[in-house]
Amino acid sequence: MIEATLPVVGAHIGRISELFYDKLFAAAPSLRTDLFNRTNQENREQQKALASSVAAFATLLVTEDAADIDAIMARIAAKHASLGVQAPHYEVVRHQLFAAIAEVLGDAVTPEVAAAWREVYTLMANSLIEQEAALYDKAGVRHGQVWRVVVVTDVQFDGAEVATLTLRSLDGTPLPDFLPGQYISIATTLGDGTRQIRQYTLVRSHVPGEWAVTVKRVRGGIVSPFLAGGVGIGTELVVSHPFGSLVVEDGDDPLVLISAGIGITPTLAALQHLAAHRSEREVLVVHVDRSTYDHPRRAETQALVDRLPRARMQTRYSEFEELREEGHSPLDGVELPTDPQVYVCGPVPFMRSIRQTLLAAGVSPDAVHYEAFAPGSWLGLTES
Ligand SMILES: NC(=O)C1=CN([C@@H]2O[C@H](COP(=O)(O)OP(=O)(O)OC[C@H]3O[C@@H](n4cnc5c(N)ncnc54)[C@H](OP(=O)(O)O)[C@@H]3O)[C@@H](O)[C@H]2O)C=CC1
Repeated sequence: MIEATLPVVGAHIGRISELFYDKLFAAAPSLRTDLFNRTNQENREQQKALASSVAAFATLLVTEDAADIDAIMARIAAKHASLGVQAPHYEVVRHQLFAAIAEVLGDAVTPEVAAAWREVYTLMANSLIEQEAALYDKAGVRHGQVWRVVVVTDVQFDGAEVATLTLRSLDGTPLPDFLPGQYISIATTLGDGTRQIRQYTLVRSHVPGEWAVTVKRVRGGIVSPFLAGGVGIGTELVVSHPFGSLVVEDGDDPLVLISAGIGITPTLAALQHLAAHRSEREVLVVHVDRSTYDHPRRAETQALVDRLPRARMQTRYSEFEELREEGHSPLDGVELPTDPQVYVCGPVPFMRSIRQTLLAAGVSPDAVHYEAFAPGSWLGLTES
């Protein structure tokens, strides 16, 4: 039933998604302002993401490719946990999603079709609810109660676009530990009183028990210009507990950390972790940026690489060489270690092209890991 109706749902997914969000925000206006990213709503990314996640989940169910779906669901559950999503949210979404499907597809939605899609949604929602509950339990917080207030104790600027904020708990007690690759949500209240939430990779501060985030001003963005320019020492911020399923696993395999632009932050967190544990693992760092001037946290990254006995770093600057053109790759001339675990972070087209280059070089698809905060961008990564 799902297989038979996937094409018709797929063909109308754009309209279903738009109507769904209109209905959802009419029924629960606070969701628009408090939970969903306004920039992603305005550029329609959010609309595409949720409905296409349900369709992608259904596709994976009928094609029985469970490996991919587990990783995707773990990423979604972690992001939901960092937003404080709770079980009742899924009921609100279910109601409005099926109302939108019925309205767009009309008579095509027979009772049997509706029942089959309800089952898909239930499977997906139950799996996420269960994973999110486990994440809240592990974090030792009441379900959905992930927020705390922290104070900014230091601001370091890095070029014109990037700032590193150091964060401390209000009473000075140590903030929870985190794994390399995990992130926090930061909730900011805008001038009009609405709330916007974004995720930022956590890096270690030089003070134990404090956190740091390195934020790049996104042109036309709402939250990052404030964080990278409007925050000073003493500013209080509302932040979530750390979450994130894509962590650099400990082990002996050679590690390759590939980043572009502000995607350096998970690389930095991984190097900090390795240096703190005096790792003797073979590590290759490849970073791509426009120029040395644009390269964030350059000195710290190099210093960490220098502390690791078997680490090396290669940087590529697009100001000086063509890296994107057909037949070129940031990995040209880079000697990869044998059987590495590779972590890639940067703009989605960058991650997609790096992944293709790695697979062509014989790296196993299971060994290529990437995080993407933009809604639905996991799904696009495997397309081409
Ligand atoms: N954990 C996570 O998921 C994190 C994700 N990010 C993401 O990382 C991204 C970094 O953005 P930003 O700093 O603005 O990046 P930039 O647009 O500044 O790009 C950085 C560098 O990468 C090059 N580049 C970009 N795309 C490609 C490509 N397809 N092939 C080859 N080179 C490419 C650019 O070259 P050129 O000069 O040609 O543009 C530039 O030299 C953001 O999208 C952010 O969301 C960031 C932090 C954490």
